[in-house]
Amino acid sequence: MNPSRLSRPRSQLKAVLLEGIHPSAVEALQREGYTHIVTHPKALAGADLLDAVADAHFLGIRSRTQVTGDVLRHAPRLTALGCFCIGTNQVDLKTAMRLGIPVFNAPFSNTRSVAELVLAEIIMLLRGIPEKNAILHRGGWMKSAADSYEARGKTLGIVGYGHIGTQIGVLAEQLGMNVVFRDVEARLPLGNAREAASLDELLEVADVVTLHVPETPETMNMIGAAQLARMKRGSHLVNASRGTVVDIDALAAALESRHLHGAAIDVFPVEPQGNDPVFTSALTRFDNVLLTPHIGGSTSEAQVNIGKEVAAKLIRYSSNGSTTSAVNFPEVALPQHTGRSRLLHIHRNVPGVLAHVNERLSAAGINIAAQYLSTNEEVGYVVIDVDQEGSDPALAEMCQVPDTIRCRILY
Ligand SMILES: NC(=O)c1ccc[n+]([C@@H]2O[C@H](COP(=O)([O-])OP(=O)(O)OC[C@H]3O[C@@H](n4cnc5c(N)ncnc54)[C@H](O)[C@@H]3O)[C@@H](O)[C@H]2O)c1
Ligand SMILES: O=C(O)CC[C@@H](O)C(=O)O
Repeated sequence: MNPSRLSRPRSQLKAVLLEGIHPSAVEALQREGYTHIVTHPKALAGADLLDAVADAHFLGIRSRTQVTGDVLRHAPRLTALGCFCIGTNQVDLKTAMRLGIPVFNAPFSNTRSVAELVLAEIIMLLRGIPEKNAILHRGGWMKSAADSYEARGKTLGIVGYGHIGTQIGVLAEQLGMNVVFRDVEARLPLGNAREAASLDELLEVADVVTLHVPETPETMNMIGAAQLARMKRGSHLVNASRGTVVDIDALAAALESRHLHGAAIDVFPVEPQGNDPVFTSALTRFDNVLLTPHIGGSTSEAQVNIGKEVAAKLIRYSSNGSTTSAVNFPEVALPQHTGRSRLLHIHRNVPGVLAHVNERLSAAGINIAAQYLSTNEEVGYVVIDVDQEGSDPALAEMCQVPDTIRCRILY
């Protein structure tokens, strides 16, 4: 059988869910007849990950599983990949697209959780609570108003004014803070927020700087020694975005010299794969640094919703073919195909493929009831509804078309 031809009843499709994805995802898949589900509480890597994906039709991950091109090439049956989180930097999205694998995520579901945590951290840092807490845990006592401030009237600098950054801005204004932000895109300032003219200007005026950018080549170490030096003496840094955004050694130096009075760090350049206590960081020696294990989005509310949301996207693609909101793939929103068979054809986007598909179907006497197409610069995705009796010959014809990446039938 042509390896690109992927068609099986739902109960035979295997879903592998890693990193303790919430059971709401399992329930959603089972309700729709996807009963072959394997779950793991941790991220997998190396040979374990290759084994896990070898016969998987769906893979679900969070932020720690690194789905490289090599991993994807070891997953010949992989139909779709779900990131049960916002970030998709852990996936080689381009290779996934070239292999015909749409990737879905949950772009909103945990944003409120992150915003609430950051708001709490801003107050804690301004009051010097991490340090006082640590001293009391060691049997000391530190009752002092020195370096302890109200949030009211202070300036919050938000780098990355997207879903999370904007919510934090709104919440911080309710505390009476002044909000300045910086983004690479034009963004509508909410409330009284003001766009800073440059990152440097934001760093120079903020009492607390909070980072909410994605991991990209441009955001790699975007806060290093030079940027920390620009920050006000006695100010604070919060990072709940990605660990690669901050140069940790430079941050440690800025804390050591007391140029920065504190920091709250939720994300790290290297994070443990599970809940084993193997965490090391240059920051663990500072009492005035709040360290959290990448739990900005880890609330019950967020995880339940993420489980349902991403599972629904995988199910919709698998059962209906829709790729709406895929992060790496041509998007097609499809109606029901009741009473008909639906054929999915993913191909390299070179001239003539669609014509070729149609010629083959026409020569085989197969009537096309409906056809949908979407392309990007590299990949084309065509969906064809045919009468049920013509579906198997139609699939056989489509799989023969040159430049086919994948073809599949939805019964
Ligand atoms: N700690 C956690 O548990 C947790 C939870 C959710 C998200 N996150 C991280 O937070 C990030 C932000 O989430 P979001 O929902 O707000 O994403 P978003 O896409 O809504 O917003 C990101 C913003 O950053 C801007 N941006 C990109 N590059 C930039 C740059 N170089 N300089 C300034 N701005 C830049 C974008 O234009 C966008 O407005 C995610 O990408 C994810 O990595 C972490
Ligand atoms: O749940 C996670 O592992 C990551 C959460 C967060 O970083 C995200 O990108 O949504």
